[in-house]
Formats: sequence, C-alpha cells, structure tokens
Amino acid sequence: MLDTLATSFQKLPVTIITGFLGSGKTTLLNYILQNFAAYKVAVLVNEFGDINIDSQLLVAVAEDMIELTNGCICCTINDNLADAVYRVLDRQDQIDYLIVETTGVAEPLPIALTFLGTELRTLTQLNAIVTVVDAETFTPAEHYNSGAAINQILYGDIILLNKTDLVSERRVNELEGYLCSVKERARILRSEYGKVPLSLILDVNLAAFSSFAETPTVPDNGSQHLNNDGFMSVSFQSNRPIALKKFQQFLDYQLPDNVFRAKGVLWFAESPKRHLFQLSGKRFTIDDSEWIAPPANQMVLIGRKLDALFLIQTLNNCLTQ
Ligand SMILES: Nc1nc2c(ncn2[C@@H]2O[C@H](COP(=O)(O)OP(=O)(O)OP(=O)(O)O)[C@@H](O)[C@H]2O)c(=O)[nH]1
Repeated sequence: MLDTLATSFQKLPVTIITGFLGSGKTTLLNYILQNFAAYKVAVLVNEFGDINIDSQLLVAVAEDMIELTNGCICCTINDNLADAVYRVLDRQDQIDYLIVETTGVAEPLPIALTFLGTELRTLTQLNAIVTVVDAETFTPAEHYNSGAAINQILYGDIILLNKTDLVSERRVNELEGYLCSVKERARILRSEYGKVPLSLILDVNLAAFSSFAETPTVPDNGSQHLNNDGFMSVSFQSNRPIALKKFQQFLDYQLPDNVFRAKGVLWFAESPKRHLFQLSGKRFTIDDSEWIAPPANQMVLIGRKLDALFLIQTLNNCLTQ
C-alpha cells in the first residue's frame, strides 16, 4: 500500500554523516549548510551527552532543525530517529534533503537500516553514508578497540579523510592506502575543515550499491554497542564564570588521559566573550564569539571509564569564588 502511494512522491534523499569522536562531522555539516543553498535541508543532529553543544555550533539552526533527545541515535532507533524522520516528512513540501549526523560512538548500520529496512524506504532514499576520519588521530589499532568506529569505516560509501592540514602528505597517502585496503569500493576524499565539492558527497546515490542495501531487517540489539565500547559522557554546567588560570591548570595537569573528547561553551571571568572550547584527542582550541544567551558554562566530556565525580569536582574548583 505504502509502496504504491510512495510512487507518486519524490523520495526524500538522505545522507548519513558518521565518524569517530571529534573527527569533524559538525564542521562538515556546517560547511554543507553554508554551501548547499539550492536545497532546503533538514538536519537531524544527535549527541552523546546530556547537553546538546552541536546545535549551538551549527550555522543554520532554524525551524528546520529537529534535535533528537540525548543518547545515541541508534540506541533509540525504533522511536526517536524514525519519529524525527516522519516529522520531517510531514513537512516535505519544504524539505529537499535530509542529513543525519550521528554521534561519534554510533553504529551506522542500525541507522542505515532505519531507512532501508522499515517502511521509511518507501518514503526516503538513502543516498550515501559519509564517514569522516581524523587524519591526525586515526590509528587502525585504536579504532579496532571500538566496534562502532571500525564499522563507521566499513559501512562508509564515502570516506572523508579530514584534518589533512595537521599531518604530512606522506601520512595522508599511507592512511589513504590503508583505507583503500579495508574498504575497496569507497570513494575516499581528502579535506580540511570538511571542505569538499558537495557534488562529490551529496545527491550521489552511492548507498544503492552498498553491501547492506538489500538487508531488510532492523537488528534488535542496536543499543548494546555503547556498553561494549565503554564510552560514557559527563556533563558540566554552571551559571558562575570560570577563572581562566584555574581552567588552564585543569587542562595542563588535571585532565585525565581517558577523556578523548570534550566540547563546550565557556564563560571566563576575564572576558565578556562566549568561548567555544573543543578538545579532540590531545589537541584543544578555544574560539570566541558574542553571547546570544545569558553567559553560562556548558561542557560535555566523553571518554572511557570516566570518573564523573572527579571531573565535575575539578571543574567546579575552576569556578570563581
Ligand atoms: N585543524 C583542523 N581542525 C579541524 C578540522 N575539521 C574539524 N576540526 C576541528 O576539530 C574539532 C572537532 O570538530 P567537530 O566538527 O566538532 O567534530 P565532530 O566529529 O562533530 O565531533 P563529535 O560530534 O563530538 O564526535 C573542532 O575543534 C574543529 O574545529 C580540520 O580539517 N583541521
């Protein structure tokens, strides 16, 4: 019935952006939103953590954006993701393209199967899975510790070797060779800050050739991978400003090695600006912009076996008295 009805509609093209923690997914999404002007795009952004920092980093956070609730998309595959897609479809007169950004710890397969293995396949067209790889931090050995991370590569139709500005040409060539060897048919592209010709990653219809495109079922254990991989997130919020020196101390001496990724909007007592803090692997950046809401601190830290109490107490100690 739905199949017949759907033939009179244009299926909504869908691109899934996946990739390990901090690889550059939101940066790519921002670039797409700024440069895909001919299309009216809806994005579904999902975050691993209680506070949605990504939504604050996107340039076009408008009524088109539907945020999923906390937790990984593929853990809530039977309700949140599908519901959100139906909400987008309900307003399909306005939307030409759907982009789903997964969390860095998401298994891509259950997400893809939401589009391919349910009634949504009659209404949507999974176009491609784009996997962003951090050229600086990617090492096969570490990624193999995470089932989700390697599956992101294995199921990627397009692999974006990002952050090439941070590594040598030789390293990029080696990585490219490695990625070609584990994922023969993938389209591998190099990028800095996600900048690639959009015609190479959007509206490309590559997913039709993916190995799992014919798979008709949704796995029922999609929520297990978070526990298996051991990732967890810790959230910190405060309405009191941070003392810059104490925060520097925290970064230099107190930040545990098992915090792999952190991001947040920070309020420093010494500055009237809004500071965007990003930590990915060992590298961090702090950029400033103007406040668009009353100043406050919001930060999410992600890693394995985190000591939540220690992190929150230590960050609390960074606040001004
Ligand atoms: N030097 C450099 N930094 C980059 C590049 N792409 C992204 N970044 C930085 O890497 C950090 C993480 O980028 P995001 O786009 O937030 O990464 P993400 O994959 O969305 O992160 P999660 O959703 O937390 O997994 C940010 O500080 C970005 O500015 C790049 O090509 N070169």
